[in-house]
Amino acid sequence: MLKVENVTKVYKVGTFGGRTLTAVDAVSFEVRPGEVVSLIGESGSGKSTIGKMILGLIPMTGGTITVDGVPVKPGRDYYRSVQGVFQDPFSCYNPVFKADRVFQLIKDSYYPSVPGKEWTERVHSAIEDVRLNPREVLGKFPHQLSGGQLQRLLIARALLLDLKLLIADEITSMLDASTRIDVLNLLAELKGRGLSVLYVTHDLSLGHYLAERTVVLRSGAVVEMGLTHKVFDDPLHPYTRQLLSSVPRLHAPWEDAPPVETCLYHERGATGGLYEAEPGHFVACAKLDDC
Ligand SMILES: Nc1ncnc2c1ncn2[C@@H]1O[C@H](COP(=O)(O)OP(=O)(O)OP(=O)(O)O)[C@@H](O)[C@H]1O
Repeated sequence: MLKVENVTKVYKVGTFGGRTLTAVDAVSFEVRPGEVVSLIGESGSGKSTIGKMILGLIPMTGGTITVDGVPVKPGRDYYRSVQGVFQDPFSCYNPVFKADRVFQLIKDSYYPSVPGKEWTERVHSAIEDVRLNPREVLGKFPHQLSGGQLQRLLIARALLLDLKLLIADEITSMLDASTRIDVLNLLAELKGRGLSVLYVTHDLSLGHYLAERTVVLRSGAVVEMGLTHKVFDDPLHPYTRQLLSSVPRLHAPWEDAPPVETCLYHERGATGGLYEAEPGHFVACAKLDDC
C-alpha cells in the first residue's frame, strides 16, 4: 500500500541556505493494507520529515513514495485517501470557526452533490465512530473543546473521506494518559476496518502497544526494522538497545545505556544498507560512523 523507497531529504540550512543537512538518508520501508507501522526515533531523527513527504507537504530530494502504486500527488484525489493528523490539534483548527465548519469544508471540497441531510448523518456517524457525542462537540469553537476531543474530531474528519492511509504524527503526545490510550485504541479499531496507519512517535511504549511492525530511525537512516515483538524482544542494533534501555520502568532503577558494541553484521554485508538477520528482521551496520 505505502511504499517508501530510497527516500532522501536534504534541507538547505545556514545563512542564505549555504549549507545542507541530510534529514532523511535513503530510507525504505512499507506499510501494508490494514497494518500499523510505527516510525520510532529520537527528536531530530527525521520522522516528521518522512511524514510530510508522504503527505506531499514538502518535496523529496530523492527516491520514490507510492500509495497503491501511485506516486505522491498533492491534490484532492490524493488527500481523499491519504490524510495526516498531527501533534498539536489546536494548530489544525481555525480558532474563529466552529467544529461544524471543518466538516462543511470537507463536503464543499469532496462531496458537493451529497444532500445536506445525508451529509449530516454521515458527519454524526463519523463523530460517533470516534466516540464523541455530535451534540456536545458540533457548534463549539476549538477553545471550547479539549485536546483529546479535537484530536478525535480530526480523525472523524479523516474518516469521512475514502481513507486508506493515515499518517499519525505524535498525535498522542499532548494528551493525558487515559485520553491517550483511548485515541490509541481508536487507531487500533480503525486498523480493524482496513485502514493503514503510519504511527510516528518517539515513545517506544506507545509504538509497542499499537504497531505490528516497527521502523527505528537514527539520524535520518533506518537502523532496524521488523515485527514489533522481534525488534523489542530481540533488538539487534546497539542504538535500538540504547533506546529501549532508556525507557523508564516502574520499580527499576535508571541504568546507563550499554556502550555501542562492534557490529555483528558488519562482515556479513550490512554496510551501506540493511542486513536481513532473520526473515523480516532487518538491521543496519552498527559501525555507522566508520562506514
Ligand atoms: N524546514 C527545515 N529546514 C531545515 N532543517 C529542517 C527543517 N525541518 C526539519 N529540519 C531538520 O531536519 C532534521 C529532522 O527533523 P524532523 O522534524 O523530521 O525530526 P523528528 O524526528 O520528527 O523530530 P521531533 O520528534 O523533534 O519532531 C532535524 O535536524 C531538523 O532540525
